[in-house]
Amino acid sequence: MLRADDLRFAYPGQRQGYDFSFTAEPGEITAVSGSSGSGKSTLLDLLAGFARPQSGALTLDGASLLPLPPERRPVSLLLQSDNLFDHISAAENVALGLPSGTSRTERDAAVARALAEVGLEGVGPQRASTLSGGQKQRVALARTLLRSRPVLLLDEPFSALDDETRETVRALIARLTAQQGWHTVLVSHHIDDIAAVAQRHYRLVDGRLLPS
Ligand SMILES: Nc1ncnc2c1ncn2[C@@H]1O[C@H](COP(=O)(O)OP(=O)(O)OP(=O)(O)O)[C@@H](O)[C@H]1O
Repeated sequence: MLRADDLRFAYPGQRQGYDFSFTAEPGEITAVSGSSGSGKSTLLDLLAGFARPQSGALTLDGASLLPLPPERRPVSLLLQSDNLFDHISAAENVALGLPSGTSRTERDAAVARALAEVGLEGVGPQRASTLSGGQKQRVALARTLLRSRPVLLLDEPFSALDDETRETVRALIARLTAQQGWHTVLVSHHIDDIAAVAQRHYRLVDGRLLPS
């Protein structure tokens, strides 16, 4: 279980800071909604280690994540867009999820498997800049699969997608979360997306997470 207990944070000069407490179970999507400026991205920054809380606890299966710098946290982050390096191929982007010592044969097989898992067989050689928005999100998810980190943070991951693609990517995230046992935290202000995929929903109001 991913768990935050009174994780407190305030930007310099900010009058009312944040005090976050929540739990996220493995294999489930935990959604956080809130109005613009309510602090959703700040919450993700704290979970990913880009921001340091002033006090409180953040644990995964009982082990504290707070001492870990961002690159050592068991966390992957998927943003609304710009998740890929545009000048290299889809396959090369996916391969970035593998440890650096991986042999070429192993790498090619793992990348092909991951691309097949997200429904993008054959797309590997294409330059990332030529892919559609939905394909880019799926390539980023294929890379996440190879990184196999238990916490997946999603910051408005569907916002740049049309309705049909949105449903495809939503369903894919739901399936992979259940299959991989990820603790997926979905930040969104689209109630439709939350209703479609989330098992748990918190509203971020006045710096706190309220179960919904
Ligand atoms: N580095 C910073 N320094 C000071 N204040 C900041 C900083 N980053 C964000 N803020 C402020 O903190 C508040 C929360 O910002 P945050 O980006 O977390 O909100 P959000 O809910 O993600 O908003 P949106 O839905 O518009 O992306 C806002 O008032 C914002 O102006």
